[in-house]
Amino acid sequence: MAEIQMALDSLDFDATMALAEQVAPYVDILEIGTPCIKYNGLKLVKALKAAHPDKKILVDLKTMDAGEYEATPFFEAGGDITTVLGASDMATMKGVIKAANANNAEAQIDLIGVEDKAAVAKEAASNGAHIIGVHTGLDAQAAGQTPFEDLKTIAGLGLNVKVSVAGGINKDTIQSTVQAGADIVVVGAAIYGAPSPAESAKELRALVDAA
Ligand SMILES: O=C([C@H](O)CO)[C@H](O)[C@H](O)COP(=O)(O)O
Repeated sequence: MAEIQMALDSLDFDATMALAEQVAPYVDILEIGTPCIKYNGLKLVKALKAAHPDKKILVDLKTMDAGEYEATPFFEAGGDITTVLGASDMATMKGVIKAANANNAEAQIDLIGVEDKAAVAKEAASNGAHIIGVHTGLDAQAAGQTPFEDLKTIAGLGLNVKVSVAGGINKDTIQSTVQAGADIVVVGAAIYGAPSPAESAKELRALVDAA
């Protein structure tokens, strides 16, 4: 069964906590988005984990250097997954993987902006990465890009890792994304931009469970 990850991309601490409360019944993973974690830091990780101990917390650090050093405090604060850029040195990715393993947690390699995504995914997987993230970022989405071709490539490799997909996924694309091999579907704007985020999350849950 695929997991749903809700991307919390507001900068506001209280709004983030309130949105998490609304969507939590319908999602598996609460993601603290990159702008949000830079703005709010460890305090938000601790608060979100305390409020939702039954949910996985993904901290979207997009680490680029000093992997073990940067990721460790976020795992210790309650993060279950942190992200590290596939564009970083393999030593950086290995550092995050090491920190994750030391904390019974997971490291996600984010392929955003990576030229040879298959090569990085294969090398990261062989070095113990837990999750490979296919990701069309907000700026690339604004330029018309989607993650679906990259998903085919990465899912087709048959690596022994979970595949996560992010980039404008909504109710029209979530089922085909799961059917194409996503283990984790990330949804941000389609939930937080909806008139009722809870209703949107509920609808997406039903679509994923029926896929
Ligand atoms: O990771 C994200 C982005 O890079 C900002 O941190 C988004 O949370 C991710 O793309 C999911 O959001 P949507 O694309 O709006 O579904």
